Amino acid sequence: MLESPVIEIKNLDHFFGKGQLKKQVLFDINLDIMAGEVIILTGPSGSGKTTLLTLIGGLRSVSDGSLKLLGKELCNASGKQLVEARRRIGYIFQAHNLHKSLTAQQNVQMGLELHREYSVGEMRSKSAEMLEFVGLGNRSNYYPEDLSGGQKQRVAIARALVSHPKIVLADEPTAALDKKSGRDVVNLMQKLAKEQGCTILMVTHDNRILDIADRIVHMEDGQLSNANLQLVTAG
Ligand SMILES: Nc1ncnc2c1ncn2[C@@H]1O[C@H](COP(=O)(O)OP(=O)(O)OP(=O)(O)O)[C@@H](O)[C@H]1O
Repeated sequence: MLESPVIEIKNLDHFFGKGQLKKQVLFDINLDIMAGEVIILTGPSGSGKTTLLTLIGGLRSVSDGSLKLLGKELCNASGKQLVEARRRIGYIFQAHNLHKSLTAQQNVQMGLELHREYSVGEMRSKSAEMLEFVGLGNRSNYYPEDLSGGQKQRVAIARALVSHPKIVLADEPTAALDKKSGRDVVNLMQKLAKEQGCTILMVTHDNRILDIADRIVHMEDGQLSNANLQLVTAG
């Protein structure tokens, strides 16, 4: 039996603004992403990559076309349905958005607080375990300002993955990192994706990390180019 895609996009358009100022930024996007795939989304600045990522992430409303996330339609979804969708996704952003007043472990724990099924004790042990997994077990009580850029990004990864989401969306996760830290961070993301069977969709301008992708999708002027059909061998 064929698996159905975890992300299924058909004829998706997106517009910003209203009336005279209305401007189309995404044009007829069609894309299927399967479970466990690591996809890199590239393209020039302003081509629409972040807009597409935020639509997939339920951070922006979809109004034209179809976008199904784990089988659920997001086009014209209610606020409640979007919140529900967000619970199933881990987000990693360039600026890592860690809370300065919380320790590394407390930051990771934030990734579980939307999931009401866990007790405080369980949240603590799961976040400690995930920090250990990203190699920061000995930094759990450090505050972000006492961690390096790469360490902060690893805390952000631990936070995104602690709830074992089926989908992880990452926007320029290596932009603020030097070559070695950037490489460590993407290797870690790839390893966790394969071990946890989650799908990763990553926007990046960083050509040094393209090799971790199972597939590279290119966007230009709000359109996906045909090159996205080509499979790239990881390695
Ligand atoms: N909130 C907004 N309101 C109006 N226009 C927007 C908004 N956000 C983005 N845009 C426009 O939509 C287009 C696509 O922007 P987007 O941020 O998705 O591009 P990008 O490919 O992610 O760029 P970059 O690589 O520079 O981050 C651009 O023309 C941008 O100016």
